[in-house]
Amino acid sequence: MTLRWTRGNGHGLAFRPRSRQHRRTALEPGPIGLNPPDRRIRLPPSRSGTRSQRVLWTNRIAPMSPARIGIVTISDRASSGGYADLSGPAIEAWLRQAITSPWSVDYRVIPDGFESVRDTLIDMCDHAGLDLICTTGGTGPAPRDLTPEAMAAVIEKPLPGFGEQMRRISLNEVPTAILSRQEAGVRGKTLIVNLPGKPASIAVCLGAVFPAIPYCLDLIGAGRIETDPQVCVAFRPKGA
Ligand SMILES: Nc1ncnc2c1ncn2[C@@H]1O[C@H](COP(=O)(O)OP(=O)(O)OP(=O)(O)O)[C@@H](O)[C@H]1O
Ligand SMILES: Nc1nc2c(c(=O)[nH]1)N[C@H]1C(S)=C(S)[C@@H](COP(=O)(O)O)O[C@H]1N2
Repeated sequence: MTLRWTRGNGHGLAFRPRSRQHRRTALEPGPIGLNPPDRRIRLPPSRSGTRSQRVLWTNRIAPMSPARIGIVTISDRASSGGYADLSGPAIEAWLRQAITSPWSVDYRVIPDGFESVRDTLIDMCDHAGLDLICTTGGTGPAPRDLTPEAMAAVIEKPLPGFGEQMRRISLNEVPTAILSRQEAGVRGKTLIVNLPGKPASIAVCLGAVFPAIPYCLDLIGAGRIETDPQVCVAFRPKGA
C-alpha cells in the first residue's frame, strides 16, 4: 500500500492577504507523494508484541511523517504588491524537484526589517515547529536589508560554511555576490538558510548547499528528507 498526500486545508494555492503580510499555509504533497517501499504502512504490533518489535515498527516500518519546510520571502515590494514574488515560488519549485520524501510547505511573504524577520522566524521555529526554513531577500548592505541582524537574534548555532559556500559558488555567476551577507544556523530543531532576493540566485545557492541539508536535519533531530540524486545527491556519512 502506498500513500498519496493531498492538500490539507482545501485552500489550494490562493494567497490570503493579511495586512501587509501575505501568508499561505498548506499541507501539500512532495513531488512524488509516495512513501518509499520499505516504509509502507502496516498495522503496528499488538500491545502484546515485544519491545523490540515495537521499536522496529516505529523506526523502520512506520511511514515517514512529512518534513515541514518554511519559505519566507523578505521584500518590501513583494509584500506590498509592488511586484509578484518570484523567489519564494522558485524555492518551492526547486525543492519539489529535489525532495522525494513527503513534505509540507509554510510560505510567507513579509516586509524587510529587523522585527518583521525576527518575529516571523521565531514563530516558524517555535510555534509552527518547522524542520527547515529557507528565506530569500534582505541579505545585502542597503538600509532596509536586515535579515542577518534578525538571524543573529534568532539562531542559537551559526553554520558559517553555508554562507561561505553560497557566496563562493555565486561569485562564479555575478561579482556582486560578495554583497550578500546570507548565512545559516540552527534554532532548536530547525535549520534556517538565507538566500539572496534575486530569483536567479535561488537554484545556484540551493544547489551549492542542499547536499548537506538532509544530514544536518538528522543531526539536529528534525524531520528526515530523501532527495532525487538526479537533482541533488544528499551526503550522509557511512553508518549515519
Ligand atoms: N522576491 C522577489 N521576486 C521577484 N523579484 C525580486 C524579488 N526579490 C528581488 N527581486 C528582484 O531583484 C532586484 C534586486 O533585489 P533586491 O533584494 O535588491 O530588491 P530590493 O530593491 O531590495 O527589493 P525590496 O525593496 O522589495 O525589498 C529587485 O529590484 C527585483 O527586481
Ligand atoms: N547567485 C547570486 N547571488 C547573488 C546575486 C545574484 O544575482 N545571484 N545578487 C547579489 C546582489 S546584487 C546582492 S545586493 C546581494 C544581496 O541581495 P538581497 O539583499 O536581495 O538578499 O545578493 C547577491 N548575491
